Amino acid sequence: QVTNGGHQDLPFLLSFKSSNPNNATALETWVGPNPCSGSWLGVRCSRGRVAGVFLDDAALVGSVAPLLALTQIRVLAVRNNTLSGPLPPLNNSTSPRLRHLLLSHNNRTNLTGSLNLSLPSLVTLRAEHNSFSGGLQDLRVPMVRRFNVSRNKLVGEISSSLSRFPSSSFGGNLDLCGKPLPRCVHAYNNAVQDTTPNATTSVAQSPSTAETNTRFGKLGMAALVATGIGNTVLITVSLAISVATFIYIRRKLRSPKEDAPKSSAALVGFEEDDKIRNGEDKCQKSGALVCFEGGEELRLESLLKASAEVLGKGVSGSTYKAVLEDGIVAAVKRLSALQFPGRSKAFDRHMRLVGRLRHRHVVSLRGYCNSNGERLLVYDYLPNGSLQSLLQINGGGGRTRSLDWGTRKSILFGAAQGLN
Ligand SMILES: Nc1ncnc2c1ncn2[C@@H]1O[C@H](COP(=O)(O)OP(=O)(O)OP(=O)(O)O)[C@@H](O)[C@H]1O
Repeated sequence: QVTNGGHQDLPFLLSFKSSNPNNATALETWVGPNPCSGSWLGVRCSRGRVAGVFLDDAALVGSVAPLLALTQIRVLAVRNNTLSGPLPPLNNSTSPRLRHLLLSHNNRTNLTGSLNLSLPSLVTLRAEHNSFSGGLQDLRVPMVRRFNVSRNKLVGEISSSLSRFPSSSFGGNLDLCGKPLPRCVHAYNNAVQDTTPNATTSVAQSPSTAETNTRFGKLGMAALVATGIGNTVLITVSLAISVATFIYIRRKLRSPKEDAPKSSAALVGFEEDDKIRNGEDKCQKSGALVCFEGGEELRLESLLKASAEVLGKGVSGSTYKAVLEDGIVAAVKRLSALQFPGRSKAFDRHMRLVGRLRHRHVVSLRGYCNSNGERLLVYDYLPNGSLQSLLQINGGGGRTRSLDWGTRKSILFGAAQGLN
């Protein structure tokens, strides 16, 4: 693809590089006429054209738009940077091969504008923690399987094609509504607005209303009062019967197994149980890996094939950062067989409880594997390092020294504020 006029993708990559005035370290290798030479960090090519740009956590600034002008791109992963500006409208003619678009957590500067994507073959859209605005009506991604637009400034009704995703894919927006979030109220308001004038008109237009009122004699009033009392009694009795039936059915349905881990189950109140159960059911079918909400696409084979780097080691096992083929990054904890011998069912039971736990301050368990003595827990990967590494600085020679109390206090205070 290097023609007399140069490589076709070069202008877009250089334009992106030039929008990073401080020359982010990640882009230092972006030199020379051929981005497919193998030396450009984060750039992957197929048949001489740029097919992937993998620049998560690369301290990038500037606009993402030039990267979306790469016509043969399949994967764009630019999470956890400080990119800004709007996304250009994307469709089959601008981006015919785009399958995975990972833009989440550019939240210090924010990606903005509307999500105007009409991409029939897009499989992954991760756009959470940005400032995308407007409605979702221009988002047409029928094949998308991994989807998250939470914590943006989106408004309006969620289309039926997207309502199959859990509420966590949409939460934290300005004003989104409709399944799986609470119902939109505008339909009701409109109905009220529509009907109120009619109702008023119909009363005003009825010439016989006043006449009818005067016709009510004492007998009529007594009959009205009696009907009112009768209705009240009837409603009260029906309510009492309904409540009693509900309590009875609930007691009947509750199995002893569900009663046992009551304290843990109480923790699960963050999400509607039904949705989570549905998610689990979907996940059960994915082979040896049991997955939970948000981990539906995880496959043991692709996890085992993923490139892995050790993050650290604890008492119960080691944790790895795994980068899957499609650019998805996960933290995988491999439990030591010594620490967790036997008792497979108890382990499964425990994992199912932890897997239902969803809270913005708790890292989500997306899936686990418990077969052939191998126990793997798959979590979201959190890119910002540990609190310990924030509180310590490298003193050279591999030694670290603690920061002074003032700096520690401001870091801890910042972290605590983040928890509010
Ligand atoms: N989801 C994650 N994302 C990013 N880093 C993680 C994640 N989970 C763990 N780590 C990092 O991996 C390292 C080891 O984590 P791990 O959970 O194994 O430690 P631990 O809590 O001491 O383990 P244990 O409970 O077995 O004693 C830590 O430095 C931690 O910062």
